[in-house]
Amino acid sequence: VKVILNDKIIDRSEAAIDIEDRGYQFGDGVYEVIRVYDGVLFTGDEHLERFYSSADKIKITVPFQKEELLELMNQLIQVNDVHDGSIYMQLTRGASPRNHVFPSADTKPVLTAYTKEVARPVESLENGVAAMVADDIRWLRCDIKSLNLLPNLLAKQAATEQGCYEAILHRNGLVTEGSASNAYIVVDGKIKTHPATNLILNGITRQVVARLCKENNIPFSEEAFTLEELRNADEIFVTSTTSEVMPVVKLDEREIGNGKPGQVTRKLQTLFVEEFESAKQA
Ligand SMILES: Cc1ncc(COP(=O)(O)O)c(CN[C@@H]2CONC2=O)c1O
Repeated sequence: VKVILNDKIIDRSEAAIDIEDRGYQFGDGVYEVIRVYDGVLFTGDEHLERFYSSADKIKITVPFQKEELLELMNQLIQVNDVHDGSIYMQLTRGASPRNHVFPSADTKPVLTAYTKEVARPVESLENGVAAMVADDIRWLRCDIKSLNLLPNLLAKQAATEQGCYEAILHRNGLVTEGSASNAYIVVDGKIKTHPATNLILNGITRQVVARLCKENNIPFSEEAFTLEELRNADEIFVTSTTSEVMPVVKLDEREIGNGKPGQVTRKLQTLFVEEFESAKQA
């Protein structure tokens, strides 16, 4: 299996990272997870756009043009013969003697990427999943897709220990997002989700869903909702690159709606599949 290390595609076994790489020591870096359907990157441009934006926000200059990165990723997908899967890509500020202060300007950021074959979570998409609520204890720049994922891991671990698929986070009584997903409620056919502020990651899947709602006249408002509204919603769903449009049918052990995926969520699932099917043809 091959991986990307900087501008090279090499064997996974040859990939070596310095023990003073700032990504390793400080989480000083940014990342993206991009879906591959039928060997084709889905929303690759949008993910790359956010990758550059995240790097820019923490003052790392990406030492590649977008076209170069797209080319490298497509080569990696090809050489690893990825069918339905994902590509993980990250960029750190590079290796330098440990110091909180940024390294010298000639320190090269370190890019790594690797692919994996990941089947679509069809059973969960069909039946829906359970979620729990948890405090959003993260910092105030959740809009940056950084490597600092400790609070996300702790929430996801707690959810898993409760037999849940996701932890839906809240801050000051308002639902922000999932530990690794965006979160939505449906009430009387209308969708609500937290606005794309510094308190959430503006998910690419969230942006696709917003566009699909607009194109199909499904009421979609970027409006924060309370825990109360979450608990009493007709439908709840979460979205992410790897979860797609994931129905949440149980919240903290209580059934949502009739305990089955709701019709708005179902409609969005259908539209989302049509979207990536047609993107494959493009
Ligand atoms: C905190 C958080 N919010 C929202 C999302 C959804 O964003 P996308 O729609 O762009 O995927 C993610 C994705 N997390 C990635 C997706 O899969 N695994 C991850 O770590 C995330 O980590």
